[in-house]
Parts: sequence; C-alpha cells; structure tokens
Amino acid sequence: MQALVTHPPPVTATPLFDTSALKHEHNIPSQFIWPHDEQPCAETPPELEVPPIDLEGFLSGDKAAMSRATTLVNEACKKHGFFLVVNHAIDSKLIAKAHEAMDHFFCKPYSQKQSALRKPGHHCGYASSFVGRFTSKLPWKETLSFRYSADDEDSNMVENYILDLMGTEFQEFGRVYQEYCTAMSNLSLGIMELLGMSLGVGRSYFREFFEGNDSIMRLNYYPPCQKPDLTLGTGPHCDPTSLTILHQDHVGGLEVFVDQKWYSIPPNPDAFVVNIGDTFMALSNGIYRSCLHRAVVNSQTPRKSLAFFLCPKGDKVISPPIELFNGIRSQRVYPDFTWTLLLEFTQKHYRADMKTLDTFTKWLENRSDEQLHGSKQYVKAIKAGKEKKRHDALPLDSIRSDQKDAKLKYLGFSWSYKI
Ligand SMILES: C=C1C[C@]23C[C@@]1(O)CC[C@H]2[C@]1(C)CCC[C@@](C)(C(=O)O)[C@H]1[C@@H]3C(=O)O
Ligand SMILES: O=C(O)CCC(=O)C(=O)O
Ligand SMILES: [Fe+2]
Repeated sequence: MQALVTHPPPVTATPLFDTSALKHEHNIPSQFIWPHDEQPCAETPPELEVPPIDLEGFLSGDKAAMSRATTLVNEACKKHGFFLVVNHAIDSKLIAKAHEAMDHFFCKPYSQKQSALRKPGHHCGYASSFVGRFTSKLPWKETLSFRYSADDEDSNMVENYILDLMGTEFQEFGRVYQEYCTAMSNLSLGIMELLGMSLGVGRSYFREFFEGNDSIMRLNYYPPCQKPDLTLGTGPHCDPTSLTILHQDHVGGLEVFVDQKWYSIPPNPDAFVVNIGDTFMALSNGIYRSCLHRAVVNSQTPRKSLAFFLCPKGDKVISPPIELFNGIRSQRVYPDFTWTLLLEFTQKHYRADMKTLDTFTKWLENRSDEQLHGSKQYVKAIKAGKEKKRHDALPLDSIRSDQKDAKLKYLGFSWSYKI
C-alpha cells in the first residue's frame, strides 16, 4: 500500500521538468519511467463497448427514451462506471473555443505558465509533471485546474481567477471557460436526474444534492513523448470526485480497466465521456462503480482533454439515500464524509490511485479516533486489541449546526446526537 504522506514532500531542488522541452531529448528522465507492470500495453487495447446515452431523449420525457437511457446507464455504472452522452445540446462552437483556448495557454513559454503554478497542497493552478509533488512515476503531462462554483454570487469566479492569474491577455480564455463550466454544470445536473432515476431514488434527489456544486475544471495537455511505451500521461486511478464529464480531442489515449483488461475509449467529438467517481460511488452505497482508468501518450501528436469534475459543496455530508441501504444492500459500504476532507486527503496526504476511497476510509477511522479521543496511545491500544472502541459522537464542531438529528453511520456501528 502506498505510504501515507503525513505532509507534502519538501520542495527540493527537483530538476525542472518542462515536458514540452524534454521531448527533444533521446531518452526520458528515470522519474517518468513507470514500473513494467504499469506501462502501456504493447498494442492499443480493443475498444470498450460504451453505450451512447441520448440525453435529449431522456430529458424530453419520452417514456421509451427514458426507459432505454436508465437501463443502459444502470448496466454501465454497475459494471464499470463509464458511459457516453450524446444529443447533449452543448454548442459545438463552445467546445471548439475551449480547445483553442487551451492551445493558447499551453503553447506559452514555461516561464509564463510558471506564474500560474499550483501551490503545494492546493488543487488549482498550473502543474507540469507535478514537479516537486511526486518524485517517481511522474505523469507526462501539463495541467491547468481551477474552481467553478454554481452559486449565483460566484457567477464570474472562473473569469476573475484566470484574469488574476494570467492577466488581460487571457481575458477571452477566462470568458470561454466561464461559459464552458456553466454548460458542464447544467449538463451534469441533467445527468444527475438520469442517475437518480436509474437508482430508483427519483429525478430530483441527486439533482438537488449537486445544485450548488463547487466543482473543478481541469485541462490536460499531453506533449508528444519519445518513449511513449515507458511512461503514462495520467497514471491508473479512480477519480475521487463525484462525476467526470470529459471531452477528449481527436488523438485518443483514454483507457479503462474492465474485467481485468485494459480497453481504449475512442475519440468521438460529438460525445462526452462520463464516469462515476469515488464520491458518487459512496453516494450510491457502492452500487455504482468508480472505475480504474488512465491516459497513454504517443510520440507524434500532443493530446488534450477537458475534464469537468462535478463536486458537491465542500461541507455537504456524503451519505447515501436510505433507499440504497435498507433493502437489497442493507449494510453501509462507506462512512459519512465531506468532499472537503477527501479533497484534502488527495492533495496533502495521498496520491489518488485505484484504492483512494478505501485508504481514505481507514485514514478517517484512525483520524476520528485520534480526534475523538485525542490520544495516539488509545489508537495504538485499539490496534493492539487492548482497548474496546468507544463509539462516541463525533465532536460537535466537526458537523454543521444545520444538520439537526444527523445520523452518522460508520463502518457498521452508528451513533446519533442532537445538536
Ligand atoms: C481531485 C482531483 C485530484 C486529481 C485531479 C482531481 O480533480 C480529479 C482526478 C485526480 C487525479 C487526476 C487522479 C490521478 C492522480 C493525480 C495526481 C493526477 O495524475 O493528476 C490526480 C489529480 C491531483 O492533482 O491530485
Ligand atoms: O486525459 C484523459 O483522457 C483522462 C484524464 C483523467 O482521467 C483525469 O484527469 O482524471
Ligand atoms: Fe480520471
């Protein structure tokens, strides 16, 4: 198991990895070479049969279209968590402008991009191969990530952030992505209606849960690599977020691990690739799956993908609707948590991979024991079996005051309290 980093690694004198410059060298630095069992397949893997979901049909209220959409989504999400959305009503000119704007940013000199550098422990800003964040298995990519809030009072958050970060030269960039993120947020709410129907909890349940979403937009830029068989653009992982709406360009490189084999998801400019993330897997009480996926690179052409990561407001309690754990699946599969805590875990303590949610659950349990009982000795005694676990309520300050009569179920035992 990956060691938990108890604090961000010190930013040592890590060599400057400008992947766009590295491509001119014959070899690649050893930090980019992945273990043999994680390297790309020798041949491009077969294409995954991913059902295209006609979203317009579902939202139109046509009974046959709704039934077909909910059945296809239910089957796909139970099996691997990936599906395509077509007839999504997102303007193709907006998508094209978003891709053009991305080129405008990533083609800038490294020194100019560096002014937007992501700060240690934070998820927004520019990153190139995670210089200073990780010391091995570096991804062959550059990224730019920023927050999007669906709340009205934050209606220009993206535009203002980009303007502050990059100046007036990027004003149009900021406007394009303000519009793009708003379109993605609206699209994700329609998909949440579909997911709610497909899980039998009704159209509005998850739509309302994500109305005021506080999401993440991430631009992935994968420069050509002279040794594409030794490295990865994005390593194998499950998205810790709730739902990912991804638009990949014409190049191809997204791969999904299903039934113990890698499959490729071919580019389709008219479709968004949608996948369940860890947080929604917890909201579905494990019924829908957050699927392992990765991105490979090539030696000829840069590849780009636009990933909108839907996230709930940071302090909403991630807890499945009772319908999902009092019948077919009576046990709770994951503890209650907040997205703020899971995001902090991925930014400060653990590199997201295929085991993030399970590792986070264990971290939460240890953390809450320490928090609950304040003593590391107590936790050690529990582990040594010398002390019976006491199931006190979580400290009141850790739960929002408006969550009256909140019920926290945690790993099979539960406690409740009045605030
Ligand atoms: C919450 C997040 C962390 C990562 C970005 C994201 O918004 C969703 C996906 C996560 C990530 C891409 C999973 C693979 C490892 C990672 C470090 C990366 O390759 O970028 C992850 C992102 C991160 O910056 O932690
Ligand atoms: O670039 C891709 O196709 C996948 C990227 C990805 O999985 C991510 O950013 O989480
Ligand atoms: Fe991902």
